[in-house]
Amino acid sequence: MEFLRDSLKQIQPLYEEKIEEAWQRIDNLTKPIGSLGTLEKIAARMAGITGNLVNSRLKKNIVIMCADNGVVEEGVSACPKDITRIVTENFTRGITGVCVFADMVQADLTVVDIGVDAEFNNTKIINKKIMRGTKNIAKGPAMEYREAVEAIEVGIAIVDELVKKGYNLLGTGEMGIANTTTSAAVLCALSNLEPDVVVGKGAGLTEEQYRHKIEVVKRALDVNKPNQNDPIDVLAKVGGLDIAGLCGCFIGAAKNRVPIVIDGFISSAAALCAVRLNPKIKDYIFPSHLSAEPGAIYMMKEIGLEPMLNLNMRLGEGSGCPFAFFIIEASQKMMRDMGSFEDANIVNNFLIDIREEKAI
Ligand SMILES: O=C(O)c1ccc[n+]([C@@H]2O[C@H](COP(=O)([O-])O)[C@@H](O)[C@H]2O)c1
Ligand SMILES: Cc1cc2nc[nH]c2cc1C
Repeated sequence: MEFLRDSLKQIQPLYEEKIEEAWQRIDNLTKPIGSLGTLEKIAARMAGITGNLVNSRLKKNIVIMCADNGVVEEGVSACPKDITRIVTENFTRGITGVCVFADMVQADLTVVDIGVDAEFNNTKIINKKIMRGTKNIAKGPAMEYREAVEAIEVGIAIVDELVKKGYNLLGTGEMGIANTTTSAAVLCALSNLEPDVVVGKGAGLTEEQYRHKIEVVKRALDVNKPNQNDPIDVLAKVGGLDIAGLCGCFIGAAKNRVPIVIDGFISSAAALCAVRLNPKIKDYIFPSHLSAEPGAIYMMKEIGLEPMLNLNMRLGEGSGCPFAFFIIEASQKMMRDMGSFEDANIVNNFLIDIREEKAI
């Protein structure tokens, strides 16, 4: 608990003066004011996070937290539980969705077993197992409060290590059958939203199975009565080890002043928990895409951020992060390589007028 508490305390606000400096540069580039839209906002925030107007060598890593979720026994997933173990192993073979997209942008992967109900004999999987899967949230708490703290601390420590190795742009991914159920429960617990609004079909369900999943989330909330004002209590009662571990990654990234990307519904549940633990963390987070899971939009609203893309993806694994990495790198290329008005020797009235308009 000490490590978590200290980490939360160390988080600082963004460098406001660097954001202002970045906007001066952005508004002086050879383009109409605001014409590079979201890229400009990303560039300004990157300056506020890192203290550099240009970050040209971004070393990228996606942390994938893998864990089983006891609620799978309620029949809330179309996939058998074994898929967690199989896909976790496949991350190390380069053949899953996230592997192939990460390769496109030279991002590395960190595969963490934080609670898979299996033993791995694979040096590429980091063993941080807290237990072999959580308990069934429809019957009682997923885990003890101290286990949730431990899982969060695993995430912080993993990020601390990655930062020491020079990684300065992080992504978040997960693998855990039934974790769209726990994520929906976490969202309901931390908001005033009802399960029938935020529960989706996850990896795929029939209408009947979907209605049953809504009932399971309602029961989980009813049985556990998570404390809306205590995100750790929420994680322990209706969350999972995967979500808790990722929550730690967001805390670790903010503590180390490193930008961190959200993938889908599950990693946004983790981000929401982190932001509730310390609202300053929000400024260090970039959501990549809007997951097709219906609760994803509510998750974004609760966090208060807008995703960059909508690709109707709902794979998880961190598979959306490489696309955001590309866009973040584009924002840095803009800062580094675009000419300013002075460089471009553009002195015609039209562009000068546009610049003056902004000042009005
Ligand atoms: O991140 C998302 O938006 C997302 C949406 C639907 C499914 N998933 C992935 O599918 C698994 C969870 O689906 P389910 O139906 O078993 O809850 C889990 O391993 C996630 O990585 C992920
Ligand atoms: C193959 C497969 C890969 C996944 N990755 C995340 N969830 C998944 C579910 C399945 C079934």
